[in-house]
Amino acid sequence: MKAFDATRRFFHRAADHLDLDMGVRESMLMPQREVQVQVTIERDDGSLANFVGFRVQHDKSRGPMKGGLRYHHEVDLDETRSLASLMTWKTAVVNLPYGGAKGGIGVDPRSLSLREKERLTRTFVDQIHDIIGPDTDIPAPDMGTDFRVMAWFRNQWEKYHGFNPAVITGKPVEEYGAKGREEATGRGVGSLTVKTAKRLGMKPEQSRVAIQGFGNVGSHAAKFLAESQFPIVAVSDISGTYYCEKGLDIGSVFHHKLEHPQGLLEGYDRCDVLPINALLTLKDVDILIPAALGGVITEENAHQISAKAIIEAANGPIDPDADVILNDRGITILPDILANAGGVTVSYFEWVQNRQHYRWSLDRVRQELDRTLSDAFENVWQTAHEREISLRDAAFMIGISRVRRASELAGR
Ligand SMILES: NC(=O)C1=CN([C@@H]2O[C@H](COP(=O)(O)OP(=O)(O)OC[C@H]3O[C@@H](n4cnc5c(N)ncnc54)[C@H](OP(=O)(O)O)[C@@H]3O)[C@@H](O)[C@H]2O)C=CC1
Ligand SMILES: O=C(O)CCC(=O)C(=O)O
Repeated sequence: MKAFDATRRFFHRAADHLDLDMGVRESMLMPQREVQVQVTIERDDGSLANFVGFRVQHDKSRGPMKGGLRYHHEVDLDETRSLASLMTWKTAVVNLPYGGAKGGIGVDPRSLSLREKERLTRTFVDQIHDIIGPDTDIPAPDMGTDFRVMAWFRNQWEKYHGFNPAVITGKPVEEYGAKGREEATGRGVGSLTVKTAKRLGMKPEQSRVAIQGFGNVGSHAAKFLAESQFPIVAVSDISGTYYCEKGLDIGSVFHHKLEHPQGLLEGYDRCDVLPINALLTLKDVDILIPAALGGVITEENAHQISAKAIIEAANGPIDPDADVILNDRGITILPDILANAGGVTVSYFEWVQNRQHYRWSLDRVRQELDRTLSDAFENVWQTAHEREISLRDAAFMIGISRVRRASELAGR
């Protein structure tokens, strides 16, 4: 199923509960603006390479549009549209004063040298800088991008518009970035996993966790959960699944990844190595955390999942048909628009600090992150239980209602 069709189906399910008029639904789903640009760079050997870049600005009813930049070979307009709309409901669920956007380039970042990646980023900014700004649309990191890409982006944008670090978040801490942004998405996933497990009566030491993807989000979620006494029995990246029945030593997995030139887990030998897709259907797992790509849990594998809870660290990892199967099987799903909202929450804190020319301590960032996510979690959990609906439907209902209310108050 196409990514935006999946997001549309989740939207309509919640809109049915809200009894929303079809015309209103279509206007809420339709993006404000979609931009597609050619990104041509000179490679280090002097040849030219051509890529396609996108920025989809979905909704600005609640404030400037906000969302990450993805560098991945599967990036296309449909996926970017889906991710932009998820950002609208996500910022609304956690009640940040933002709308939603997303962007990216269809490129395998591992095929580029550091300098080529910099040229790619700067050329992309040359093409889209006039629709980006601290009061209009504020990018951030996502798959395949990091603080370096954010620093190049800001530097190139400022050549056109002058000093304004609030134009992008997820910057290096020394360059107006917020302490705690790098860990924020994974930390948020970890703390919401702890809350979900508690509600389900699961004890940390007896709740075995598997995490798909060991990038920014997966690795920080693993660290938080290991420190909270959850055994992490499996992690994976594109090189395979790394499994240890007694629980992996996450410190040594981290160390291996840092030491490896491409940041891969390949070669980590203190556990069993299984095929890449084995992770999702491992039999002795209580909590499954997809933290890589979208659309990985489908009708085909949903019946084989043995976890009692799935925490959606990735955006859109479960397609709507699989979602129905998993709900029928009584598996609790913490939806992406809540589960991975820690990243955009700390991005908001970074933007606020930039605008005030003030710096928060790491303790303050963590405390405010925890408070923001706890409030959103309580709201979603309570709504789901009062209305006897899934956590996903509850989260979408809250997000959609807030966006709709903002439009109504503005007289739109
Ligand atoms: N970064 C952020 O702040 C936020 C990210 N997210 C979402 O979290 C997810 C992960 O993003 P992020 O951690 O930033 O991305 P990264 O690029 O840092 O890491 C992605 C990880 O996924 C792995 N991966 C890719 N394909 C597969 C696969 N088929 N099976 C197993 N692992 C795979 C990668 O492996 P390898 O390294 O080997 O390529 C890597 O370990 C995305 O869905 C993103 O949209 C959501 C909110 C905020
Ligand atoms: O930090 C941000 O602004 C957005 C992060 C993001 O892209 C996401 O939450 O999916």
